[in-house]
Amino acid sequence: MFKRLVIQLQAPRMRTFSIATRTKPFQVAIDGPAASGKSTTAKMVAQRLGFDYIDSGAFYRCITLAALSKGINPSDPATVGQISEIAEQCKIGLQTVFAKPSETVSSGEEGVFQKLTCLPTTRVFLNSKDVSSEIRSNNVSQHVSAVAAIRNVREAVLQKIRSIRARENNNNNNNNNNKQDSDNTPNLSSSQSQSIVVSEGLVMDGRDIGTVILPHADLKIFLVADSRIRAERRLQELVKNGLDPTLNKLDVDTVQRDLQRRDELDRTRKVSPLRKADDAMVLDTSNLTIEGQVDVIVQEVERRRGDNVKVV
Ligand SMILES: Nc1ncnc2c1ncn2[C@@H]1O[C@H](COP(=O)(O)OP(=O)(O)O)[C@@H](O)[C@H]1O
Ligand SMILES: Nc1ccn([C@@H]2O[C@H](COP(=O)(O)OP(=O)(O)O)[C@@H](O)[C@H]2O)c(=O)n1
Repeated sequence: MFKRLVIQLQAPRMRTFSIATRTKPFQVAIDGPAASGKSTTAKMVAQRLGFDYIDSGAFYRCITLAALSKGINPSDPATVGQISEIAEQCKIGLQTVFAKPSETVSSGEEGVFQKLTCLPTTRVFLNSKDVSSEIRSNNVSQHVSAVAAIRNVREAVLQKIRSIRARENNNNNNNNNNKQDSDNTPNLSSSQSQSIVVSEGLVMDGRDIGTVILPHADLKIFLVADSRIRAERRLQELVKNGLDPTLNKLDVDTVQRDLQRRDELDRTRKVSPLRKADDAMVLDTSNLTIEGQVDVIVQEVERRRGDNVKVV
């Protein structure tokens, strides 16, 4: 009788999985409009499965931040050349620090327990500086779609992502435990605790992952959510990160308009527009919990990987 060989790993983030015969890492592409939950979901899926994670939007945000810090107005078409040059020259590094998948802690009141999910965090480095918070500012969000519509910028980002992938493959081939996404990303010991020698897969999120960056991804997800709900979630996130909505004249209506304007620019641009890949699964997160949407994707990965595992 054949039986699937199951390995129990010690690391808490990886409970059980089957040995896959595939040599190519399993690729998950997550695309969708702004604030539909892509990066939160992608990071958690990567954490649950022990995959690498690349946030492609962070590259466009870094280039936008670099342009704005030089006093360049990305919405002025005359600045396309300057921005393209910045995109080619700047160094961008990502580092995702995975947390324990979940833990149960006492909420303080005796006998009352609360399940806390620790979210992985991605640190983003622009020319060696940690810009993780700055790139999420409303000012960067206002201009990022104009930057992302520039052909040369997209080409430069593609090259940067390719070199990260090449370095990761090299690291894996060398059995190097340090996950280092870019030359200028410092080594953080916390990342080592989550490393497995050879990564089994990759999760990437953005707008053109399933259509352009990973057209042969093993699983493509198109995340959507009602635009009002997306705006409420995004505003809540900005407030959590220290933004004062009154001072910044931001309310749900304004955030919703900004998200819709950005989606429209992303959908209608000539180069790599936001579009659902023909073979993508649509997942509406409006009425889901974060854990719920992560579960759906993890189960789908496991189902599809199940078809490719070696049965011994
Ligand atoms: N199902 C959900 N329920 C509640 N909040 C969610 C859900 N999915 C995502 N969020 C929150 O919505 C915000 C936007 O999600 P994010 O992952 O940044 O979206 P995107 O990467 O698509 O812009 C984040 O604060 C995230 O925690
Ligand atoms: N693969 C990608 C990822 C992001 N982008 C651009 O970068 C912007 C910011 O992406 P993001 O994923 O950080 O944005 P949010 O959805 O988190 O608000 C998007 O609005 C797009 O203009 C892109 O064009 N292609």
